[in-house]
Amino acid sequence: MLKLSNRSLLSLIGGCRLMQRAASYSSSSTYDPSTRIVREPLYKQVGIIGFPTNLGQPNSGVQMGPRAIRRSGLFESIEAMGIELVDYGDMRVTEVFPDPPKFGLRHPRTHAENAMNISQSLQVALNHQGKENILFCIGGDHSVSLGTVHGHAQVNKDMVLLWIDAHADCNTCLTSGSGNVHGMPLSFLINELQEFVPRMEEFDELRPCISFKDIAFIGLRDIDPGERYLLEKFGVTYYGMQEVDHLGIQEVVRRSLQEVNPGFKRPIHLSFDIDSLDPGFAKCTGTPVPAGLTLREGLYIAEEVHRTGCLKVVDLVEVNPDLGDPAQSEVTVNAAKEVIRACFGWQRAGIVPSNYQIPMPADVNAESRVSLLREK
Ligand SMILES: NC(=[NH2+])NCCC[C@H](N)C(=O)O
Ligand SMILES: [Mn+2]
Ligand SMILES: [Mn+2]
Repeated sequence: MLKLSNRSLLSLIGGCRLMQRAASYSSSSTYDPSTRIVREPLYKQVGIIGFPTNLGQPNSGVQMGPRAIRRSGLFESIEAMGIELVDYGDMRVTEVFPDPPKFGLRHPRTHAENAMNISQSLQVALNHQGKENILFCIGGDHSVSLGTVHGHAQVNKDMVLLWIDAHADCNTCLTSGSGNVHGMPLSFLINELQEFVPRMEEFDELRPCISFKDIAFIGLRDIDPGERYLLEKFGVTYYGMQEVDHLGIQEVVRRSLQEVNPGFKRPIHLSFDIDSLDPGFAKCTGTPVPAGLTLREGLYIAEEVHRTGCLKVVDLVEVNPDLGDPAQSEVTVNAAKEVIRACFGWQRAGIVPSNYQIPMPADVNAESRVSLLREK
C-alpha cells in the first residue's frame, strides 16, 4: 500500500495548477447488462482521499466518516482483489472566521475555501492516479461534492454525474429552508441554475461545470418545493423511490445510464449519499428518510455502474458514526464499505484473489483416488 502523508499531498497540490491537463477519455466499455461477467478487475489501482467536513449540516460526527470507513475492512478487500491501494490521507478542512450567513447560507467563506481546496486536491490525486483508475472521496457531509464534482470536471470535461440520494441537493440558498450547504452543492455547479443563485464573491472561483442533462438522480424521496420546481422546469432525469418501486432498480439503472451516457463513452462520477439507503441499512446519517433503497438496490447500482468501465470518481458521504448506537453505526459503516467495494469490482458471488492457488493434496492417496475415479 502506498500511503501519502498530508504533507506530500499538499506539495502535490502546490504543483497542481501546472499539472492540470484535460485528460481525453476514450472508453473501451463492453458493458452489457444482460450478461454475467466474470473477469479480471477493471482497475489496477484504487485511490482513496478523505474530506472530513461537517459544516454543511448541523450534526457533529460526520467528519469521522473517513476514519470509520478506513477501519471497516475495506483495505483488506482491495488487497484480496490484487488491486493496489493509494491512500492520499485526509485533506485538512479549514474553518474561516468570522463567517456570518449570506442569503441564509451558513458558513459561506468556509465552504467556498474548502470547496476550492477539495477541487484542487481531487485534481492532483486524479492526475497522479492516471485515467485508468478509480478514486474514492470519503466524506464528510455532501458539501464535499461541491469540490469533488468541480475538480473532476476540470480533469474530465465530458464527465457525467449520477446522484444517489434521498435528497436532490439542488436547493439554491434562496430555496433552502435550512441554510445547510449539504442541501445545495449542485446549485453552484449546474450551468442552468446560475440565474437563480445570488452572486457571492467568495464562490467566484467555483465556476459551474455541468449541465442538468448530464445528471441522473436515483433514490429521491424528500425533495423541497424549489428543488422539485427546478427538476421539472429543466426536464431532469430523476428516478425517485416511487419510480424505483414502479420500474424496479434494474430498469431505473439501465435508463439512467442510457439517458446520461448513451454508448458508455463518457467518464462517470458517482455521488453516493448514504441516506439514499433505507434507515434500516443506514441509520447513522444526519438526515435519514424512511422508505429508501435496500442495501441490495444500492449494491446493484454500484455493481452496474462499475460494469460500464466508465466509473472514475465516487463520493461516499454523510456517514455519521456518532449518531445512533454502536451497533447501528457498524451497520451503516458496513453498508458504506459494501457500496464502495462494489464500485471497484467486488462481486457478491465472491472473488478469487489474484494470487489464489487451489490447495492440492500432495499425498499418494490423492493420486490413487484420481486413478480410482478414472477406472470407474
Ligand atoms: N446531503 C443531504 N443529506 N442533504 C439533505 C438536504 C435536506 C434539505 N433538502 C435541505 O436543503 O436542507
Ligand atoms: Mn441526502
Ligand atoms: Mn446528499
